[in-house]
Amino acid sequence: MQYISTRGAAPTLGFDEAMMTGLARDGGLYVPDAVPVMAEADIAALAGLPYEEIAFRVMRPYIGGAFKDDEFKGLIDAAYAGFGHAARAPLVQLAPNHFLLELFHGPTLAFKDFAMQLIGQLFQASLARSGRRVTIVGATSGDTGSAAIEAFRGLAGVDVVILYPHGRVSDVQRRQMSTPSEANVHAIAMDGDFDDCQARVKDMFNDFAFRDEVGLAGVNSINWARVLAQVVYYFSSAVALGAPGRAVSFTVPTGNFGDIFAGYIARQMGLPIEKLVIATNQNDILDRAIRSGAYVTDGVKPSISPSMDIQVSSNFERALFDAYGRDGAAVAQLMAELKAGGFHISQGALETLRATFASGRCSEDETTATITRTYAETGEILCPHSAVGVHVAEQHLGPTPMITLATAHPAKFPDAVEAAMGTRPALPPRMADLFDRPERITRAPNDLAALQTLIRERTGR
Ligand SMILES: Cc1ncc(COP(=O)(O)O)c(C=O)c1O
Ligand SMILES: N[C@@H](CCOP(=O)(O)O)C(=O)O
Repeated sequence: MQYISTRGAAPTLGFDEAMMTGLARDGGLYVPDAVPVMAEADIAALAGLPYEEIAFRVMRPYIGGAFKDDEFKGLIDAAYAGFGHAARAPLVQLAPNHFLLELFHGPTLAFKDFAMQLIGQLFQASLARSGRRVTIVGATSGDTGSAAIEAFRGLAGVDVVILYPHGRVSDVQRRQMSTPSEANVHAIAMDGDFDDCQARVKDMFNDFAFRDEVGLAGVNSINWARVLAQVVYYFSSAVALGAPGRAVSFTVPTGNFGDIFAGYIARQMGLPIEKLVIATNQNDILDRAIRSGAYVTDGVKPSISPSMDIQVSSNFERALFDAYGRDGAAVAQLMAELKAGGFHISQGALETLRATFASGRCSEDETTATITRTYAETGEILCPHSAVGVHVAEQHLGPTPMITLATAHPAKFPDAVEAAMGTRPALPPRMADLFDRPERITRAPNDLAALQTLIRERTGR
């Protein structure tokens, strides 16, 4: 399998190189040149298997010769060994036809751990082989950063620098990034919002001299390996509810479009997914785009689901690439228009997107009310992002079973949960001392040159 850029003008790469490269050199995102389709019998055979075995079977066709089968299996086992639930991604029933996929049993209590724990293993194996040293620079609205720092802390050959928007992540998220003491991890509180952080990371990738000088690598969902690892839980959950004999739909709390794009890949691979419902908070650019065709940014509004406070949704580019018939030049043109504020999706591309994706938006009050009501009716405590998903899913329930992704543990967002329920959810015992640990944070302006200087200083490169 080879990987091509969504902008059509970067070198084609194998899995290992695409993973280590992150953003393509033409500014695009890597995608497989062709998505492998799984036979119905092979999907049916996943039923009842351990999560790790499902992961191996689903991801194996994508990695080519990058890892031998036994090595790959070992890395998958190591990635999920630290999860706090034997099923890794358990399903809970909320209503007769509505299920919640709990993705928050990993070490940092968010769905990011599914991909980041695996990428940590894959990077380590790949770097040990090549003897290379890399500098991972990532942007976060809270969860990617903590998951990346947890996965890479103390690893040889890797420095990790995470930019997060100052004052716009929860205290738990910030402390997960700022309290690890290993010298190779660096949390940077940047002025601006998440879109600014993500834009500066992309600027660094597009500065080839800097990129090569520090050995830049990325673990945001610009990295194909991130998306790939997230495809697995679409299979594990759908099969648990009767796929391939029975179709399911998913509702996905969405910001950067990486998680729902993994669902799109699962659908392309043959998993019978009827609809993928994009659930946004008040930063509703994706909902507006699916409804009207206009993808126009209007500034990030801070919300009680801060990890989804995103307007420039990176992976939407991957969906547009397919919707425009894999025309890289057309995508490059749209992305140039986005820099100036937005673009209109062509009617043909919009219809293609709507054949797979539906969408909905959840206001701040609806988020709070959903946490309150879901707890009263089911006993399930939702984080505010998962509540956005549940609210939107409820507008799309029908005869097909709906699976809503619960993307974070409620204890990561205790203020929002307390406002809805009157009680603060407790952190798991292994994190009980999080608020006693000393923090290490660097403040930085939203300025490319200043950030690059800081990164050189911190990594000694
Ligand atoms: C808790 C939580 N929910 C949902 C999302 C949105 O996921 P995505 O950016 O993949 O759309 C994020 C951030 O990515 C998150 O951290
Ligand atoms: N919500 C994310 C934003 C970054 O998304 P990514 O999936 O592209 O890494 C976060 O928590 O940081």
